[in-house]
Amino acid sequence: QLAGDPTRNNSMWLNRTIPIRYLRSFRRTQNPQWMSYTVAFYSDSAEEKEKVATLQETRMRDRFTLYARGGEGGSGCSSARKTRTDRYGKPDGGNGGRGGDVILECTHAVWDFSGLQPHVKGGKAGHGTSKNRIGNRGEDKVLQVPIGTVIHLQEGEIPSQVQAGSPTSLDPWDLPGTLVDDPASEETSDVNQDSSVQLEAEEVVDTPMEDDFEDDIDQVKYNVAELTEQGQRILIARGGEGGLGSVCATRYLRGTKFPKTSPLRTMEDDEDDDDNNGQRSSIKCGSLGTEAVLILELKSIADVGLVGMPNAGKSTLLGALSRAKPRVGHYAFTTLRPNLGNVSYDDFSMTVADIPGLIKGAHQNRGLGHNFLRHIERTKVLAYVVDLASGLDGNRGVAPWQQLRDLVMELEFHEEGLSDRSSLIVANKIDEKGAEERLEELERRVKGVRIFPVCAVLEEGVAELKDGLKMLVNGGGEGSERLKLENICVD
Ligand SMILES: Nc1nc2c(ncn2[C@@H]2O[C@H](COP(=O)(O)OP(=O)(O)OP(=O)(O)O)[C@@H](O)[C@H]2O)c(=O)[nH]1
Repeated sequence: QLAGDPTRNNSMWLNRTIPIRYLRSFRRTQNPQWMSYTVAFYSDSAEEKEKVATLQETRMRDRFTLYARGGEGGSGCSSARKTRTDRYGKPDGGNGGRGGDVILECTHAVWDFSGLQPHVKGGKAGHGTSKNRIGNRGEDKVLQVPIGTVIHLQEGEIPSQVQAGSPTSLDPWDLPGTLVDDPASEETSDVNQDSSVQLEAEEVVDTPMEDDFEDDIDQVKYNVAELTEQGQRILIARGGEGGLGSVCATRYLRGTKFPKTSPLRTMEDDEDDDDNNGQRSSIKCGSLGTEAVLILELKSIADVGLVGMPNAGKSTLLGALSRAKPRVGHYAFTTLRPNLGNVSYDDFSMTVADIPGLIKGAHQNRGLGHNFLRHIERTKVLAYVVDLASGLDGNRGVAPWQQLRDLVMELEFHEEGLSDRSSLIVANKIDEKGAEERLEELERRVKGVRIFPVCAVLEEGVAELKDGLKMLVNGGGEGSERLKLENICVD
């Protein structure tokens, strides 16, 4: 990589110690490009470090591909308990344990998917042992995902909801070390096991056909499940069943045939016995866990979404409305991930999401692109934050009405109808020179929604804004307060 394209992978070398031998070889090349690059490695100015740290710290993983596989089931044990009077002995091999599951758990404790590993496998189960002891159950892998996680299925089974279980509610089959003294009393569980084996056999036949079918249509199943509440759990890959130990295998294979010594035994019974030997070894092995490839997507759940151009003051406003402390900066794109804040009233509270700045052309992947807009798909109310001082007296940017038009268009480009929800306008930076006149003009040019003049830094007008938001979140002004393109006059 050092000898490769110097414009690539440079950030990974910043703040790293580079072995001196590499530097010597650089110098030997006498190539001015490499030499200058060497200097860049050692530029450890505070500003440079800060910039890198900020970007790394705030990068959000809100889309993630996860390969999950249940743990393998343990093998059953073939053993026989011999006594002085019984030289052949009675079978006493226990079943293998069940493999561990892979489970997704929804929690407030994580923001995004950056803590996840792309490949996750449930724990392998223990093998059965003599004295009819069942192998240990494989360890479940519980992955924490943020609230608002949507699951798309690329391959495998649709996830199923799981209850937070206690060890006492486990199936006796799963309990390690269970010793069945009287095999006859286990008749019922034996029947269950038989049916599970049959299911496995069916799966083996069915799976390739299903896969072929999936390949043919090459489809991702969208929105197969959602995790929206704290503690909600979903099983995404099931651990494999344990193999049968000699106790159960013998009973499973024992048909209605006559014993070897019986005069009524036929040739077919002998052939069946040969088949049984092959079957015995296959049912002894634990089965593999199920596999699934999922695409996880985060859609934050908030009552209000703050949308606006970069530098409009969204993060400052979120800080003024709630106790959230988002990063605020005088440069565009300070916010690189949606921030959530909780706005409290005496009798009510609501969540507000600060969506990273949108720019005109975001749908063509300009700026931060459109990715973050999915975080407002579930918001009830939109608060358009505009900078009144933008474009005034040589300030950079465009007029507030033009900002609004661009914002609505970008929302619609992302998803048709996304802007069609209760809305209000926050006219921020009212303290700036010339902002009052701008506000009057804004009120003349934009109709249909209420405009709240605010100075977010001084928290002026924030109380009125809070009341306005509360009313919309509670369903007030439904149907009328929507920002529509035809109600914005830009000429
Ligand atoms: N004069 C004035 N400046 C403000 C006001 N609100 C925010 N600012 C300033 O505007 C700049 C941008 O504020 P942010 O809150 O980071 O803006 P943002 O919309 O979150 O910006 P992005 O992260 O780029 O999306 C900062 O320098 C703030 O101090 C205000 O009411 N009046």
